[in-house]
Amino acid sequence: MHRAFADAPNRAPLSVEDAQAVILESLAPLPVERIPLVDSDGRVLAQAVVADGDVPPFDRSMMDGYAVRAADTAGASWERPVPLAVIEEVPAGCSPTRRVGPGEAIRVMTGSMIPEGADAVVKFENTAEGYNRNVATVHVRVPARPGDNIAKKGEDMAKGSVVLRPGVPIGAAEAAVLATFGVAEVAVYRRPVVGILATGSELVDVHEPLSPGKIRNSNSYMVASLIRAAGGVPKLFSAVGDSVEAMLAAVEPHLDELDALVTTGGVSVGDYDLIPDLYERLGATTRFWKVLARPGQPVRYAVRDGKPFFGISGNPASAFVNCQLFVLPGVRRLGGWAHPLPRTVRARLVNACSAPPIKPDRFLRARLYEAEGELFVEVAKGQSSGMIGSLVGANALVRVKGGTAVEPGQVVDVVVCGEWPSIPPKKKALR
Ligand SMILES: Nc1nc2c(c(=O)[nH]1)N[C@H]1C(S)=C(S)[C@@H](COP(=O)(O)OP(=O)(O)OC[C@H]3O[C@@H](n4cnc5c(N)ncnc54)[C@H](O)[C@@H]3O)O[C@H]1N2
Ligand code: MOO
Ligand SMILES: [Mg+2]
Repeated sequence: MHRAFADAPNRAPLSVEDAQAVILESLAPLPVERIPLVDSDGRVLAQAVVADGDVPPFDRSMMDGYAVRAADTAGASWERPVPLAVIEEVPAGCSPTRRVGPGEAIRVMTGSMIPEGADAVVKFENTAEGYNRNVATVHVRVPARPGDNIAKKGEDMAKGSVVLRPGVPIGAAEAAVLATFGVAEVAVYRRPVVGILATGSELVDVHEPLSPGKIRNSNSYMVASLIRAAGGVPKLFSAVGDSVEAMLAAVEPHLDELDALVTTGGVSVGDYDLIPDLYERLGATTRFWKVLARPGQPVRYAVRDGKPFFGISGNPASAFVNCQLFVLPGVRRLGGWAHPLPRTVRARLVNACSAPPIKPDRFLRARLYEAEGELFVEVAKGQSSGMIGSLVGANALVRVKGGTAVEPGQVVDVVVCGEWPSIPPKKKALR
């Protein structure tokens, strides 16, 4: 039996969804570590945060002005301002010592505690004295309603409520919430260290000259970039030729340092496609080989002691698609992401893609953009699996269901691979 089939006899190719499910079910998030909040940007939160107090922690002023009893200001107008005695000034960060009684006001700043007795804040602009300091009497020119310009205690985040859940990448909002609740040390998942081994006797490294039959190893650098963007730590091995011994020598001594291994090339049925042998020698059990997706059909997935081995195609575009659909979800799962699968959107196809319907789903490199509030997607010209150039500018993959074709103007399923720009429509977009 051919080596590619030896450990995967009679296995039918999996659908993309089934293959993703196999990967996600076989993996668990890595252990948790604690790091300073300031270093946590982009890391994945491994703890829930329950508000241990109200935010804001006290009723506070939202304006610079006067804390008053709203009832006292009834009937106030620019012609007939209501005079109130100013009995205290409370800067932000200080506690009031007095209570606002009838006919009284306390000068407050934005962020100041609202003194007892007051139920509204009149901003300086609505007083006759404007911004003048040291006024003993303030003349209120606009009637206040109870609650005016006051942020109520707990109105933002109430004590006891769950304000953050684990599995989200920490960004600006999460950092603000963590800081608000005094989480100086944040529990995050350890970042997955992902070994990357390009295989192929035709490969030379980036600094090496080409000679007949050789090409430069581009996959390692492409995969490393994708891994990094998914929160992993890529560990690049030097590319090796199509020899199991050479592959073993490259990765076996480092397996303990790795949380995952990605190999590129050697997964099809060629005489020198030796990845099945490598995985077998490493003691990894194949979970699937081949998916109903092109490019990247012959992808192989194996697991050893809870560590995933992704045998992705050597063809650069196939490797890219294999990464988006399978490797990155696996890496995100290890990294603790609650939603590790790629984002999908629907967008209107603007151009024709000539490829005939085939049995597997096709994933066409494409450029997703927004114009006039709608998403559009333009399929790249070169769709051959071996192409690199058409990856440039591709921030999405148009998914064409097996056995079907798509027409320009149709709304299609799109796998998002990166940010998309907003482009003002220069030419009339297709509808
Ligand atoms: N008889 C068959 N042949 C092939 C089949 C098939 O079903 N029957 N499937 C084709 C498909 S589809 C794909 S995809 C490829 C998969 O190839 P491998 O994963 O075995 O990869 P290689 O054979 O090692 O290389 C393929 C291609 O990619 C180039 N390559 C490899 N590594 C790199 C790298 N690190 N950087 C840049 N380019 C790389 C390599 O030179 C080859 O041109 O198999 C088809 N064949
Ligand atoms: O699956 Mo291969 O990547 O179609 O060319
Ligand atoms: Mg091959």
